[in-house]
Amino acid sequence: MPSSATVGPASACRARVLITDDEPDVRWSLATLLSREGYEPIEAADGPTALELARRNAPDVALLDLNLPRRHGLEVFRDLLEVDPGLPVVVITAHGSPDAARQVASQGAFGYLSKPFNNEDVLFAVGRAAEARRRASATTPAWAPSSPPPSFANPDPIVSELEGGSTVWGCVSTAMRRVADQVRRVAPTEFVVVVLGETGVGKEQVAQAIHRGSRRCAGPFVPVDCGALPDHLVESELFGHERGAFTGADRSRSGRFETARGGTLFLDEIGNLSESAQASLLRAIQDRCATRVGSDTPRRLDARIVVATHARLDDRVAQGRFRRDLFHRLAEFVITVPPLRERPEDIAPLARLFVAQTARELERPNPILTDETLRRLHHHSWPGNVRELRNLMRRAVLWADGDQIEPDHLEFAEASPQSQSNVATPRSSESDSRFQLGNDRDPSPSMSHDEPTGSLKEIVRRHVAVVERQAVAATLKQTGGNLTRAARLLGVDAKTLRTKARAYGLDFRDPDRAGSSGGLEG
Ligand SMILES: Nc1ncnc2c1ncn2[C@@H]1O[C@H](COP(=O)(O)OP(=O)(O)OP(=O)(O)O)[C@@H](O)[C@H]1O
Repeated sequence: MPSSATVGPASACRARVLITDDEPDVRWSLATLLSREGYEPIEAADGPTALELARRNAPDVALLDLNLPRRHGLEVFRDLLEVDPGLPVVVITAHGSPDAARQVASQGAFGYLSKPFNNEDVLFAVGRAAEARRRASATTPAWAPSSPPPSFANPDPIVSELEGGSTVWGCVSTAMRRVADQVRRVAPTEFVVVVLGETGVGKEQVAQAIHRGSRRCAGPFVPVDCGALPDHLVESELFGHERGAFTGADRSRSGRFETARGGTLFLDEIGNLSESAQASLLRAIQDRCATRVGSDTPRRLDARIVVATHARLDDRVAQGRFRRDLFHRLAEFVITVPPLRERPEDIAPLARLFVAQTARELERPNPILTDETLRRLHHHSWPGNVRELRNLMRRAVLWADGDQIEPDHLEFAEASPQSQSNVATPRSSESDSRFQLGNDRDPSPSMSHDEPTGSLKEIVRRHVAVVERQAVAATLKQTGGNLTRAARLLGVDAKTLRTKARAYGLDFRDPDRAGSSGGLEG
């Protein structure tokens, strides 16, 4: 067997290895071994997490255990290849299961390891996979604008199953086709892109599509929530700091710009940056280099920049709240994602997409949406846009026991004027008090002080908020404040939980994103 020295990562660029195994000890020992050998391990305990990480981090190699909770390893294997058809996947099979090994080999796995395996086996398999990946990316021609980036037009196989492949992210509207065209046009360039749109319309999704369609697609996609960054931490978060640069800086740390080297830096909620942060960002973009806080040595920056905001940046410029020069520097190309209420033809296909995804995740048959349910969906005004629709459909699947989603399964987090007056269903107190995490941008409708108090509905909503706060607080306590793990335990996305935790004034740590302080800033 060759030694690890002959098969380890060949270049200075560390190969990223996604390790998916539900046993923490196995993950830990694989991650320790691989990082010692110069790889960058990323860990997932189950299939959905693995897919999320594969989308976000573009790993070079995947190590995948077949015995997984929530979703069988074989299905996760196919899903991973949907996300990245070129990803070499080394499957871990149980001792004495040659059938499983044959099956994955016939379906395109790069190789397999049978338990028990030793360190040499692992390093040999991962080394060969990383080398194959490196060679493939060196010979793959850059994506040409005339051919659509495959992962953009059809990011999830469900889209084509549901809609005959004729959708863009599950959408059929002309407006979203235009957005897709803009993405195709701009993705292969180095233009800075500004993505505008209301909260929850899919701005980050657009930014990810730009990344996947770019020549930098093998590099990292690094999102930074500028809205969550306390002013005094912005520079260190973006550009890094040296040890001792300020109180509490007990070690040097690279910034998000450095993390995004070779990939895309996605600056979300850019409209919220303070004046001094705007000045630093402008300098960094103009000079293409930046200096860590506490250092004198400028470092070259090599990240494509995509920014997003739900605010009217031009208004902020007019009001003197956003630098005009930065605005013009950023706005090389602007994409506006329209709100869901302006593209009602997308409601039904998106609803079906989310239902199918959730049913698959819960390993249930795919329920259909009744005509009355679709009518209700069309009467809603969607203040939380696609995120609100997604959350609504996820809850509906959870509560639908049969093969249909009925209007009674729809628990709108926020009533629109139409749905209040025309179609809102009076709900029983029993169903209203179910624990749920609602629209993540409207974390606690019951915390609004404008509402008349005393109605049964209001009493129930307040009750739900109290129960919800307790559940979020207890789960964060259980995870030692780790937001990502708490979100996983609660079965919601981290963004939803972040907003909830902030609204409820709960402290948390957010290892996935910048601005990892608690939510007390509001
Ligand atoms: N066309 C779409 N197809 C499938 N899912 C979508 C689509 N658009 C948005 N989503 C989903 O809706 C949610 C919100 O999307 P995203 O985070 O991209 O919105 P955003 O505009 O960046 O929100 P915010 O302004 O709050 O940051 C995500 O779960 C995303 O996957």
